[in-house]
Amino acid sequence: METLSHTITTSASAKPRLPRNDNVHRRLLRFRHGFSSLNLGTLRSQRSSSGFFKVECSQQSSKNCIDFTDPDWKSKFQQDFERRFNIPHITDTFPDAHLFPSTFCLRMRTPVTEDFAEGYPSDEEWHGYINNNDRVLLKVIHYSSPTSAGAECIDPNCTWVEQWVHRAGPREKIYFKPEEVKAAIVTCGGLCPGLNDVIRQIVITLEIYGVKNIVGIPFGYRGFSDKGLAEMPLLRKVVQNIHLSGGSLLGVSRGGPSVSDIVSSMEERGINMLFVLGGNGTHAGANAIHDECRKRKLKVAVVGVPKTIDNDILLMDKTFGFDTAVEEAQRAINSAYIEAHSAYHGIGVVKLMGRSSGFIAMQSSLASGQVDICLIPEVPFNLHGPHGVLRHLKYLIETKGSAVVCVAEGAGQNLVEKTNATDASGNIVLGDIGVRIQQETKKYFKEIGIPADVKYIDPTYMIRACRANASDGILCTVLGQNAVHGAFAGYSGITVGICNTHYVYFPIPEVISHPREVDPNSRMWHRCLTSTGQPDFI
Ligand SMILES: Nc1ncnc2c1ncn2[C@@H]1O[C@H](COP(=O)(O)OP(=O)(O)O)[C@@H](O)[C@H]1O
Ligand SMILES: O=P(O)(O)OC[C@H]1O[C@](O)(COP(=O)(O)O)[C@@H](O)[C@@H]1O
Ligand SMILES: [Mg+2]
Repeated sequence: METLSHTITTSASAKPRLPRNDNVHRRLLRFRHGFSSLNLGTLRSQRSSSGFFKVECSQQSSKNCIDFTDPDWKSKFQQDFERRFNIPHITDTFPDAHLFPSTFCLRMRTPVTEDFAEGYPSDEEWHGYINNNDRVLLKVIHYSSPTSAGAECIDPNCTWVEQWVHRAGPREKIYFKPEEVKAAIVTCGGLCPGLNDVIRQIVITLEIYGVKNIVGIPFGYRGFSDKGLAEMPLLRKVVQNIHLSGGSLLGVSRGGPSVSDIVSSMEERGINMLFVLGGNGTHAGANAIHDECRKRKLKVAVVGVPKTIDNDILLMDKTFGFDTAVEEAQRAINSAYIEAHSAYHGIGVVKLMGRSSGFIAMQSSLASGQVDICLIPEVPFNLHGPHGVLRHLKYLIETKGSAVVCVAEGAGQNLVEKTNATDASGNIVLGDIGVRIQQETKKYFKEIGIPADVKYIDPTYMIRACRANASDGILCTVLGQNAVHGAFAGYSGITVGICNTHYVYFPIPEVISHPREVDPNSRMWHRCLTSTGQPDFI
């Protein structure tokens, strides 16, 4: 196999202390050298005899390999980046597709009751459209050194490389006639605050374009195949107040039919715009649906809106529902704190969601200011031993009289029994680290003869089921509107996101190549450690 290789000139003097499984190894690399996650998946490292990390990059197995000895590597990287972040368009398959002046017109106030026999009102003089060539900068910090905290670098010298992504919003020309559109909305995976806000905004915006045929697919992808589940007609008046409660008007599910069956069902129903609200799995499905539509030469726009309470989608500032989840999680932490603080030698343990990413645990620990120990999947820890969590709890009880532990559900999976079970979507069913910590803490304090009153709180489903807060409400509104603008503009296989406070379109594969994780070398994790005052637990 052909390989490109170079040696990173930063000395790796300390021996890695962590087990060398792939994930940990990747984290270790990032920790040492601050490489951007963009390239991590493509680098393989070995400790060379010279004591330096030698990084190799396989041309066959990877699309991102860069030979930094090539004087043109930067422009080649940028060209490759532009290609990767190009957003698929209907004209890729239908070069002669007709385009029309946009019917998205804010002068038009009563689209549903209008008869458009005379044509749609348009507003071509209006300077409210986005030019297709508008771009947003993906990374905004110029790190001058790879050793700068949280540095995300492309090359060993951390050269500044501009990376531009596509700006979201309404276009002046559209590729669908509203009267020929049948739009469908589907919500998949687990619940997340804000699903109803996004559904509502998609319907409202579609109506402003003049679409009259809008349906909801019940209970996720399953609704495409289950004959007993009828599609739900959606109108502004149906969705007007749905954002006032949590959950999803349409229902959610995991698992479901094959992509081919979903597309056949879409063909039968005449759906030519599909809005898919979901996380990594749902987006993998959406992208496969987009590919299948292209294969079958169907003029269909498939647009995703990332929904994940775990905030584990790449490249975005955050996903909707995450802020709300943090706010709710804070309440649980506060209860744990009150319980612990009011008990003699009280220890509160709170388990929060986060299958492979500890964002909720980290942010709510930061927000509450009441957490002494925050444990996340990205940072390995020991429970026992001189540097373990339990020894630190003893210290906290002796010095403070109480302690609060916040643990993400995916943390410390090496410390719990594996079941090998998966859910209907193929996600691994995790062992309960919260219960494990509770049990081990009780046992430990009993053994050392110090009384401890351990209270365990698992608020996970309460956090997921609540309605979006104000900031998530706004995010959902903008994402929902931009999803519709993207579909009318003829894009498909894309998803919407917020990037450095601006709204953008991404090609789906780029945001789901792996789950986004907390970078243990990021300023945010360092801030969390500063706030909790916890040591390393290894
Ligand atoms: N790789 C995949 N290809 C196609 N569909 C997928 C894929 N992974 C998951 N799905 C489907 O996406 C839906 C949601 O996936 P799941 O992992 O449960 O939630 P989330 O989208 O929130 O990650 C399920 O119906 C599942 O069958
Ligand atoms: O009990 P369920 O529905 O499987 O949900 C649990 C999962 O939901 C999540 O909150 C989010 O997962 P999804 O993004 O796949 O919906 C995970 O953190 C958690 O493991
Ligand atoms: Mg998922």
